[in-house]
Amino acid sequence: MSISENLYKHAGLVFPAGAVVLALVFAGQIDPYLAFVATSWVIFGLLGLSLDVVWGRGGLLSLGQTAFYGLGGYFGSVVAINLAPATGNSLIWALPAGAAFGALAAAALGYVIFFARMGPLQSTILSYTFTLLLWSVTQTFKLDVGEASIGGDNGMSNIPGIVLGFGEDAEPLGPNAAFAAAIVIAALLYFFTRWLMRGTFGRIVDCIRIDAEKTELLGYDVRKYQLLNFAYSGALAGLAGALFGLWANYLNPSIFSVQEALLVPIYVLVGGLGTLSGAFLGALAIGALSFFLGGGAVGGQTTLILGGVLILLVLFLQNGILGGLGNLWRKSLSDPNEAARNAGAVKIDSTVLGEILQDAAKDAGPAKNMGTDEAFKQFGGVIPVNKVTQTFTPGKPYSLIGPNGAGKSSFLKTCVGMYKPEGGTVTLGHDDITHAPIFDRVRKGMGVKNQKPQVFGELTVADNLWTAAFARTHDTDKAEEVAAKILSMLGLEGQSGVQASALSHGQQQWLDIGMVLCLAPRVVLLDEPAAGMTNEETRELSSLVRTLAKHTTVVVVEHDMEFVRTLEGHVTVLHQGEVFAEGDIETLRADDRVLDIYLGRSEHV
Ligand SMILES: Nc1ncnc2c1ncn2[C@@H]1O[C@H](COP(=O)(O)OP(=O)(O)OP(=O)(O)O)[C@@H](O)[C@H]1O
Repeated sequence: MSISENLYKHAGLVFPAGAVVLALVFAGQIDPYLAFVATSWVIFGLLGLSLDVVWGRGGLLSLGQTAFYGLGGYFGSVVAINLAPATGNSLIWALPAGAAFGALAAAALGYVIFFARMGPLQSTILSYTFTLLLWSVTQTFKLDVGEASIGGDNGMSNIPGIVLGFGEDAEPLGPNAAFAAAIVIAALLYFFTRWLMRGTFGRIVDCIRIDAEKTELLGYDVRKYQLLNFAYSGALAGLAGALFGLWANYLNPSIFSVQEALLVPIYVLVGGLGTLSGAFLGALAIGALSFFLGGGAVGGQTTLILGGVLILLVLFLQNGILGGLGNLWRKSLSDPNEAARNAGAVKIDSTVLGEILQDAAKDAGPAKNMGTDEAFKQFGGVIPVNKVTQTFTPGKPYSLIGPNGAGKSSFLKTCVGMYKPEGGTVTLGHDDITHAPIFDRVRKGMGVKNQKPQVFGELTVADNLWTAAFARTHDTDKAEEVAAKILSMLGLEGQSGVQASALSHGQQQWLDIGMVLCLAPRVVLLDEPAAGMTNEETRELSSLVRTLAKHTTVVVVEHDMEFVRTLEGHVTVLHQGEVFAEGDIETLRADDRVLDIYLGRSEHV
């Protein structure tokens, strides 16, 4: 790896570290008033970071960050007013209290958003409403807590300054020292957040943003991760709010205002969505522009400047400053996706496949049966699954066929948990999974491949497989081992560092199948797996399915009759949501009743 490539890989560490050192040097030199104002830019950067965690990484545009910020500010300040006199130091009270309250508020709001499975727009609107609600309530909310007095629209004053020392003589820091302290606090939080987001937690959060359904189909409890990430972002915002309270010595309801709420996404967009450090750059850029061009007022961002910045952003810098620079830099580096062009058709290494299936049986136990008893699903007047009773066992593949709209996919989705049945039961092994969430079914041994390839396009091939393997093993090294084996089974070792989106459609299908195998599933459900595959790939797939069926239970929904014939398994014909006929494909093909439903005739039906 060249120096430039190495530097690019660690840019999020090296440049921010350099910027922190530089800022600390400046902090000692600059005019105290500028230091005082610049401290607020650092705090706004921290608030921007909290949004980038949940939006840039988690995929949810939250307009509730200022709500957590304000709540953290108020709560942290109340705690600091009452407890700081005992220690002198104000930070040790205000910051943890603000963070805890921010996290709690975000967890409460997140619970409603994620557990009600709200869509992105609904979630954004709800978070905005939450902020507005607080803005309105705090106008009249008055409460005395010990020495602290929350005074409605008069705000709350006598908040202690940023006091670093301890004891009775401890004094609030001067503007330059307070600026330096804010830089150190922000730097610590930035580097911790970066570490968190580059680790397993961040990987799963990224996967959820890219494809939440697929992430759950790997066995991850998506809502739990979304909630944790949101609560973490709330903690960051709450801590920033508490620091703001100490910096300003005063808080009022304007902290929850519409303008504040909309500024945060602008910081993130200007700096570069998803870059983490961009939030600080955005806050600095907007803050400095407003300060130097807008008359030097604290927080005096004029509408004109913001409007200008936004127009520039839309026209020239859609990825923000850091995103744009990153794209330019990447162009000068060797293309990591080059190897995708050299990849031929996937050819399964059957020896490695055999080993994988044996290992899976050792790790995950014997194959399981899957069954439905009178499963029933209805959409208004349409009944796509009408009291279907089926048992699937290992040994040979099961195929579900039937004309368009027969209910094949609906039946599969009912088994997977994507559709909740109104009647009947679904069992996996000895477990009744009728009402189990999807991730739980996967953990119990279900492996699902949907019709379209579902891979995490932004992640490399190796990382896609690792993420799937980690869902089962919960062990970094073991996951690497499993992923490497699947990679070699697929013959994609040369493409391990390639982004999955750069692979051809067929290769993505195989990668998806590889991810399912990483789960060591005891029951495999495949929805039209041969769709979009070449003849050669379809033959390869047929052989894989037959081998798989010797070790696990396999159910395939398929349109392609020729493919079904090559599977040499049991075939169920569905028609209007009901089991219409069963048997082997040759007998069914010769059955006039089956021909009639395919041809839309009623002669023998
Ligand atoms: N989410 C849904 N909401 C409303 N109706 C649905 C839903 N899913 C499926 N249906 C209806 O159920 C019926 C069966 O659809 P389904 O996709 O299960 O059939 P299929 O046999 O898989 O068809 P195809 O081969 O065309 O994919 C159709 O009439 C479809 O419109």
